[in-house]
Amino acid sequence: MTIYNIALIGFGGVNRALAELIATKNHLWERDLGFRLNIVAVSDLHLGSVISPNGLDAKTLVEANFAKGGFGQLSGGSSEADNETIIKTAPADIVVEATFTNPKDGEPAVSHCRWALQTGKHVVTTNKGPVAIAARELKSLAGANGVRFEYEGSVMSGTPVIRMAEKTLAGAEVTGFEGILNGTSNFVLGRMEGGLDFAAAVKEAQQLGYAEADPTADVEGFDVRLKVVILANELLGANLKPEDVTCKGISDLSPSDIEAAAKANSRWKLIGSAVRAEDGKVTGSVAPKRLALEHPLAAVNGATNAVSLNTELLGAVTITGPGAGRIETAYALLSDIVAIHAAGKSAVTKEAA
Ligand SMILES: NC(=O)c1ccc[n+]([C@@H]2O[C@H](COP(=O)([O-])OP(=O)(O)OC[C@H]3O[C@@H](n4cnc5c(N)ncnc54)[C@H](O)[C@@H]3O)[C@@H](O)[C@H]2O)c1
Ligand SMILES: N[C@@H](CCO)C(=O)O
Repeated sequence: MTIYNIALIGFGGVNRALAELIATKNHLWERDLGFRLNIVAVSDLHLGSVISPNGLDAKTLVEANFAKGGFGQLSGGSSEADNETIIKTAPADIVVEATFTNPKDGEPAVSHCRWALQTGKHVVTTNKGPVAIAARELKSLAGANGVRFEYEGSVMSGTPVIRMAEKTLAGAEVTGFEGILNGTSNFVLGRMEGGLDFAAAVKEAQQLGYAEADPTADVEGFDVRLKVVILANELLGANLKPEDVTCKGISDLSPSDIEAAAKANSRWKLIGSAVRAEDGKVTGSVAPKRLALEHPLAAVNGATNAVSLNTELLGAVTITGPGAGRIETAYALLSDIVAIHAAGKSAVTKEAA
């Protein structure tokens, strides 16, 4: 049985949910997946940082109601978030990056990932910044250091779109995609259809843990733009940057726009899409679209996401599932660790053969 020591960078909704899963499910993972997880360090902007080589009790971490700088009270703790020291020196096999997504340059998360990979630690992340902005560099750094950079939760939370497209649809030749890729804006549009005003709907999405720290990223389309870049670069072989993707959000949609759509048997949805042209050029866009009720994406409600992948050999293949949520996104981190574990096992098998 394998024990993976993990360092959590950011201890907000998602990493706290991962700690919750560790507290309740480690024994099942040990039995069913062949490993258990041991938290050896945590660093959070608000709470400070702590290293404990023998491991921190996940249940205590989740249940203790730490105040600002509260990790300073723990043995091996400090009231400051010293991410660089934690990432470089904690005895971790895997660094779990779940700090705020910075849609402009991906920092400081890009540096967090770099420090981890450079010091021979795997990285799993739900943070869209480093993946959209620096995936090529980080994947090559991971390869050079014999570790992995995994980021399933950066698109569609725990719903396995990236791995599904790359592994299960290998050879089907994806030529484009369109989808609902932001849980918050989809939730907000649905609540507005029910008569709630925009600001109140955004507040609900924040309370439910769907929204970004700054929900402007959700409602202005910037979050979807990062996801379009990630999927286009990953599945269509593009090399897009966020500024290459045209972007318009939902904040200009008024209650009368929503009402007019309903009267015409249609609904507004924020659609992210990309397509590869015959000459190989990939273009991407984010924009609200009025979809007829019969459109497959029109029935996708709440924080659910869906993406239709257009493939040469199968036609459209649509994947739908949770697009946001704390536990749902923590599951994505687990799925990344399962992938790391499986790759480690196949490396060992190859060596033995
Ligand atoms: N919540 C979701 O549904 C969801 C889904 C997919 C992806 N994500 C992404 O996962 C990441 C985490 O999401 P969340 O919901 O946990 O966010 P959150 O705002 O609840 O938590 C982020 C935590 O990171 C900490 N933090 C911020 N900057 C830091 C820094 N420089 N150093 C150390 N700590 C720092 C904050 O103090 C906070 O506790 C974000 O990048 C988000 O975009 C979230
Ligand atoms: N804020 C994002 C989280 C998932 O990336 C959303 O609402 O979709």
